[in-house]
Amino acid sequence: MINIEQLHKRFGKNQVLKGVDLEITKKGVFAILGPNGSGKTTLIKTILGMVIPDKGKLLVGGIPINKNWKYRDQIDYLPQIANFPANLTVQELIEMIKDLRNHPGEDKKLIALFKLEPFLSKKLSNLSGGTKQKVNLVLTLMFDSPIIILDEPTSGLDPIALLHLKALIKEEKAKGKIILITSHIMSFVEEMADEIVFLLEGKVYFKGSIEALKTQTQESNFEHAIANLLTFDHA
Ligand SMILES: Nc1ncnc2c1ncn2[C@@H]1O[C@H](COP(=O)(O)OP(=O)(O)OP(=O)(O)O)[C@@H](O)[C@H]1O
Repeated sequence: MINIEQLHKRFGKNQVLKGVDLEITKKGVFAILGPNGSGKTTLIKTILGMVIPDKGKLLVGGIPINKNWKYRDQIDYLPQIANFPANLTVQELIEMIKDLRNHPGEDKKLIALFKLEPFLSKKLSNLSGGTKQKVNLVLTLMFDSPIIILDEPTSGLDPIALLHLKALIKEEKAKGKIILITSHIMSFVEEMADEIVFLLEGKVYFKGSIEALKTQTQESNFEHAIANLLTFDHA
């Protein structure tokens, strides 16, 4: 459960979040969408406690996050850009993250799924972008936390890996988890999301199902419905 009330965040003169209200009380996949720079990553990082808001309330699992950092244990997070020491091998990194999270982690199944065995002894600096992303997905999904946050999870993935990712997300959703995803790939969002949370001008401009979005915008095509949100009243 995530409750956000009147969240404000400014970087210098740039007021990014201008009163975000968002309640996520049911399980499912929630796509956080919005144009470049609309504050999607900032909102995610605020939920994770990595960005401190200037104003507003933020509760995870009913507990204000500034009073209890332990809540982060409940969240598995895939960052948009993961910066790990380049001279670590994949295996060392996996062990390091298990140690840091103080949790055994189910990495074997995911390593096999993404066919990462040949890369385990390779240094991160020697991996391709897509292989790095597969490793990052293992690091994120090997724990079994009730909330999963994926920032641009499809980035660099080949079609087979993308199919695996979609199946994994569906599996995690079936376990009753809350899954927040940002993505600029609308076909991926349309296939995966139960609800759209659309950020515009520092606020939640639309929250609801894809069907509701299509009805509101009078567009039968999802991509056009999103484009309509961007242009309608805002051209
Ligand atoms: N640490 C920071 N310091 C200064 N400005 C920042 C910082 N983090 C984000 N910003 C600014 O906040 C705004 C929102 O950035 P954010 O990364 O949250 O957007 P986004 O919606 O995730 O964008 P994208 O779709 O391009 O990934 C941008 O103008 C960005 O430059």
